[in-house]
Amino acid sequence: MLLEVRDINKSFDQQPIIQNIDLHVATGEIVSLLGVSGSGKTTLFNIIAGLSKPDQGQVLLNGHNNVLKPGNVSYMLQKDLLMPYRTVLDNVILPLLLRKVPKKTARQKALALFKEFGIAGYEHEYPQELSGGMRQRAALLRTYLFDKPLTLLDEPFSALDELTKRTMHQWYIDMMHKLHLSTLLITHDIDEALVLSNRVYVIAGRPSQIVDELRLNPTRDASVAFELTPDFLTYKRRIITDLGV
Ligand SMILES: Nc1ncnc2c1ncn2[C@@H]1O[C@H](COP(=O)(O)OP(=O)(O)OP(=O)(O)O)[C@@H](O)[C@H]1O
Repeated sequence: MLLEVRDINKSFDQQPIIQNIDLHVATGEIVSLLGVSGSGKTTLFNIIAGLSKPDQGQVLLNGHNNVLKPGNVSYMLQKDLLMPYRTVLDNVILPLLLRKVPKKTARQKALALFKEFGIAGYEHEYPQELSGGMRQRAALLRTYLFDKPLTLLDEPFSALDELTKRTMHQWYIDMMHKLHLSTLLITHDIDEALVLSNRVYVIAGRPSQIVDELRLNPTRDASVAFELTPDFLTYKRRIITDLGV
């Protein structure tokens, strides 16, 4: 198993935030963790990324303990955090520079991927000159260049308008297949979780626990927009009931 999260508990100021969290991600899967704002998703994200210590429980990456071991997953935070004073190219090569790859080699490696990520022609622009969708693509390219077996995404598309978001979803699914990515996605967007995922964990309650796990039909007809099918509505109704919203 690529990622196994076992019985994670975390409190802040003696206030339990997440409790008995168990989840897993297999190689090649895209799995969503879905919950309302404040349910502890980012808290769990930081623990999985090795940035924060749980009070209890284990995080295993390919069977190895990852508690307080940052640098073993590729991750992208809610905000794209592109630096305004660096060009897009110089933003995306940061993970390579952190690994001490020489700048010229890093630039060559990144340049070869701009087309694939749909941002060819924007290499020497500054982030503020890009649309929201383009910025996210650049941020995802930077995340990809961390080159780790698991990608963690914290609400990567939440700032985008509906139409751009739809395009980005389809694009991300295609990229997942092309680049053989494995992804854990954190989101509060039910439609997004359903459209993108192989499985969805629903997190709810106080403290938050996993209250449901949905396995979405892997053989669904790709020529029909999933969000327009009766199956989609059935899943959505189930999640709304789980969340009590
Ligand atoms: N360092 C901290 N110290 C104290 N409380 C914290 C800390 N980090 C998070 N919390 C609290 O833990 C709870 C969960 O926060 P978290 O950011 O993990 O939720 P979330 O589901 O990611 O929310 P959002 O979708 O709004 O980002 C919140 O009540 C938050 O105030």
